[in-house]
Amino acid sequence: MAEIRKVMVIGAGQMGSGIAQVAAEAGLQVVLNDIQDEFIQRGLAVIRKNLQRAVDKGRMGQEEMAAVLGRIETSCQLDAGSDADIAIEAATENMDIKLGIFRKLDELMKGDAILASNTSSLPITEIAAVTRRPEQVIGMHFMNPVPVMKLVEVIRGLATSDAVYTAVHELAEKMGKTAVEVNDFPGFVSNRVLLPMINEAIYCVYEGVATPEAIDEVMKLGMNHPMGPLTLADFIGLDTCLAIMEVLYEGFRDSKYRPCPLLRKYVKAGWLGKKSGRGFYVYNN
Ligand SMILES: NC(=O)c1ccc[n+]([C@@H]2O[C@H](COP(=O)([O-])OP(=O)(O)OC[C@H]3O[C@@H](n4cnc5c(N)ncnc54)[C@H](O)[C@@H]3O)[C@@H](O)[C@H]2O)c1
Repeated sequence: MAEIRKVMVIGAGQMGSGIAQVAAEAGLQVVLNDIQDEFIQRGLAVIRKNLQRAVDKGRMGQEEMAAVLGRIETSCQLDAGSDADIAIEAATENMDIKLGIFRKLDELMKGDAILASNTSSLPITEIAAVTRRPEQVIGMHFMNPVPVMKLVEVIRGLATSDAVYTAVHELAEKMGKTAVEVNDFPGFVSNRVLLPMINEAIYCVYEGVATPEAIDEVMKLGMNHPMGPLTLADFIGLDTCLAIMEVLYEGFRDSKYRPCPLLRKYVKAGWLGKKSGRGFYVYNN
């Protein structure tokens, strides 16, 4: 496969802006896309802030910061990146939105371009099936915050070719990450292991086994976790946690993945964690 030099990132939110930043820092040309310029500008502001922090700490020169920013082009039109070697989609976690984007990318992008999704839980094989190039579709699951977290889960869809897997593995390493190969099953590895633990911690609150503070303390001090599961759930967003548990429950039809009723109740109440100011803990955002 030809070397990847140009990347189109679709979605300039939390994840997309981070992906655009690390790609540009790795020397790649980037086209950052979103549906409105306002969202792109918000993503760019986060990138500028992160880079400025690196400059202030002496980890990056001012000139290098300008060069990194200079490699990021922006557009609300997907065809601005039609000559890119890979598209990394990081739009809202909604199957209809993603299928629409992949259909368009398949039309617009050059024939040998790779189409990757940063989805946390949606099936790569199903996304690949709406394109005429399923062997060039792959999952590239970055962790949040992208500039900090080392892991990229690289998810092979049923049809993903070895050459495409290798190219994406190498790209992740070039972006300073460690790539881990995973097959396409609900929740991949990260969320299949993490979310049932979080859900079980919520059951412990629900059944009155212990308070959220006590549960987090047990997991931090006893298991050496840097953050307790309920604090982590609040950071991820309880709506996102519920959505991923639903994907696991639907995907495996195994009762061990049933979402805790208390999780459903909190989401219905609008207690979504840190972003809404209240979850298992109260935040003054
Ligand atoms: N937040 C996390 O911790 C995390 C971690 C790993 C993976 N992910 C995945 O990354 C993806 C993005 O999540 P996020 O947290 O950055 O969400 P976000 O809400 O911060 O950003 C999503 C962006 O996508 C844009 N968007 C929506 N439809 C679009 C379209 N048709 N074309 C272009 N842009 C569009 C939105 O305007 C928004 O700016 C999701 O698939 C999510 O599951 C999230």
